[in-house]
Amino acid sequence: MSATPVIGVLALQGDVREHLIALATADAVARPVRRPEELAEVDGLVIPGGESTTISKLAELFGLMEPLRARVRAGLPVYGTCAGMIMLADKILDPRSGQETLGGIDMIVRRNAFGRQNESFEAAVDVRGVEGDPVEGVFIRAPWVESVGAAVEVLAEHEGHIVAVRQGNALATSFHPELTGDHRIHGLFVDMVRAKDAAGSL
Ligand SMILES: NC(=O)CC[C@H](N)C(=O)O
Repeated sequence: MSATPVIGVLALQGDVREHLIALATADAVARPVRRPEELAEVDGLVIPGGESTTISKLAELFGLMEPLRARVRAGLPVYGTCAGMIMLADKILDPRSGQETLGGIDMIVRRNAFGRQNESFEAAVDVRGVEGDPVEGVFIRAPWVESVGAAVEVLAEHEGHIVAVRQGNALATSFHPELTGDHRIHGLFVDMVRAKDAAGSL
């Protein structure tokens, strides 16, 4: 086990750089991941926000879809924000034709759910497991979680809609903590990666 976990950011499309900075601030070694060989070398993976249909198409094109699915199934810690949350959903309510997800969290997600009322907004969100003040949630054409299975822990809601969840080694938020300078959620994820590493080396 490495003392400082190596965490990849899926760098096909979206706000990759902000996640790399947030992870480095949260005490991880952060690297972009574009190729299966790079994926093989990380202890955890962030899937950024962007456009889930584009990320899904590029993942197919780069030969990453199956390696990603295999690693997530094998328990790789993953954290998806916004479009990344959609990628981790076992089911999307309103997929574009041909849109694929990796799955990993037993949830049904509605794309652009908040977008119809309000393209983009910020709101204070209380997240279970994050100490102190609520986090500033930045929602950009954000999805929400319509429903979850029994194994999924709901970590946060906004106006009655689920916006943060965890199932085992997979974490997902509708909003973008990488854009706020508050890196507590990245810290939570880095702790998940460390805990997995520790369990794996016993
Ligand atoms: N900020 C975002 O990641 C937006 C997600 C986008 N609406 C999608 O469906 O993928």
